[in-house]
Formats: sequence, C-alpha cells, structure tokens
Amino acid sequence: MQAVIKADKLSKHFGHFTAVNEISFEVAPGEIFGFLGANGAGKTTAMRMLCGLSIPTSGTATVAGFDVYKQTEEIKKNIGYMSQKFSLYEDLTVLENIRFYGGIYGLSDRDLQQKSETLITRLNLQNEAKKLVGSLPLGWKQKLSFSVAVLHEPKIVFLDEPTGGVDPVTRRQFWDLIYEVADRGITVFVTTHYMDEAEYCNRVSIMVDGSIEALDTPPKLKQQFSANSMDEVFYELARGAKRSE
Ligand SMILES: Nc1ncnc2c1ncn2[C@@H]1O[C@H](COP(=O)(O)OP(=O)(O)OP(=O)(O)O)[C@@H](O)[C@H]1O
Repeated sequence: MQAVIKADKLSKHFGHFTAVNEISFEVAPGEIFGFLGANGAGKTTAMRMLCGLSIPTSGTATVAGFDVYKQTEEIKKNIGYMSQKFSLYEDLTVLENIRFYGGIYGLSDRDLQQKSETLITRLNLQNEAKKLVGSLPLGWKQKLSFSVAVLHEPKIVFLDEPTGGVDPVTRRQFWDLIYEVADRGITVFVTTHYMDEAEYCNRVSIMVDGSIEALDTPPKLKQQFSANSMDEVFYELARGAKRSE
C-alpha cells in the first residue's frame, strides 16, 4: 500500500545546530504511528516540517502525496494538527469553536450541523455545548481539540503530546477517540512521553538527539532490546541523550 508519509534523510538546522538529523521512515494509511523521544530530541521540529509549517534544510518528504517544500498549502488541507498549545478559542463556546473550525475547513451548513451534534454526543458535552471552552477541564479541552482537528476527515492527523497533564483514565478515553479515527482510515501520527501510550501504537519510532535510533512495533522493539516494557526500551535508548535534561 502507498505510504501516506514518506521522509528520506529529512533534516532541519537552526544555524549550526542540527535539530533533526537525516530522519527516514514511512507511515502506512490508517496506521497509528508513535513518535517518541526525550525532551529536545527534535519531535516537534520534525512534525512541523511534515505539517508544512517549517521548511526543511535538506532531505525529502511527502505527506498525503504532497511535497513538504513546494506543496505546503495542499498538505495543510489534507491534514489535521493538534499542537501542544491548543488552537481552540477559550472565549468561544464549545459549539462556536466547532462551527468556527468547520467554517474554516469549508464544511457545508448541513454537514456542520450534523457533525457538531455527533461530536457533542460522542464527547458527552451536551451540558457544556454553550459554555466557554476556557471553563472546561484540560482533559475535555484535549478531546475537543482532537475532535476539531479531524472535523474535515483529513488523511492524517498530527498530535503533539495530546494528553499532557491529565490522569490515566482521561488519557485512556482520549486513546479510544484515536482508535475510532484510525478505524475510519485516518492515519495518526502522535508524539508522547507516556510509555503506556507507546504500547497502543502500531509502530513506534524513538528519536535521540535529532536521529531516529529505533523504529518497529512495540513487541519487536521489546524483543530487540531484551526489554519487558516500552519504558525499558525508551530508557535504554534515551539515557545516552545529550539534549534531555
Ligand atoms: N526555532 C528554533 N531555533 C533554535 N533552536 C530550536 C528552534 N526550535 C527548536 N530548537 C531546538 O531544537 C531542538 C529540538 O526541539 P524540539 O522542540 O523539536 O524537541 P522535542 O523533541 O519536540 O522536545 P519536547 O518534547 O520538549 O517538545 C531543541 O534543542 C530546541 O531547543
């Protein structure tokens, strides 16, 4: 099957500093691809290049078939992106945020009406629909932010540490949403610091100081590193990192 993300020796330099160093990988349609690395490993920088938000220094990459140098507008139309800083408007209500983003994505009024209802029911936000997003707990904001990022049924959704700062139950609920969109054929590219979440991914890559040091399914990685858990695999690789504090 044709890969939806292809990167070949993709690099990003900031002055003399190499934030991302010749990373190469492919992601298949519908795959949940975990992108791991310690703080400062280069995950966000790599993700921003793949989302068409930052031009690479060298190497090649295509996302949904579009070139990350020349076709950034097409890439943006075909992906969803949930950044560490939410893109939701805190001073708009839940419903207003959904309508606002649906409008940006060019959904018809009918489509938007139907999608807003489905989404609010799915997230159990019936009583919060008319409340300001700023008043919601973090876990709900995360789920809403994710749901909004896939409102236009993109080919790929990029999630940058989507579950930071919430409890394990809330994170598990978030992952139920991830599985639902993956079942619809949307490819999920997700960074996380939580190793239980790494176990939920189909494949996982681990970045150390700008380079991808391992990439495989969680069972195969555990086998490769003679480890009992992804925690151990990660520790084995990341303990040598110079950048993480
Ligand atoms: N615009 C920039 N100018 C200079 N250095 C940068 C810039 N953006 C990122 N860096 C550096 O590149 C390295 C990789 O940063 P990046 O944010 O991609 O890491 P990360 O793996 O996403 O980390 P975190 O988990 O903390 O978000 C860091 O050392 C960071 O300081």
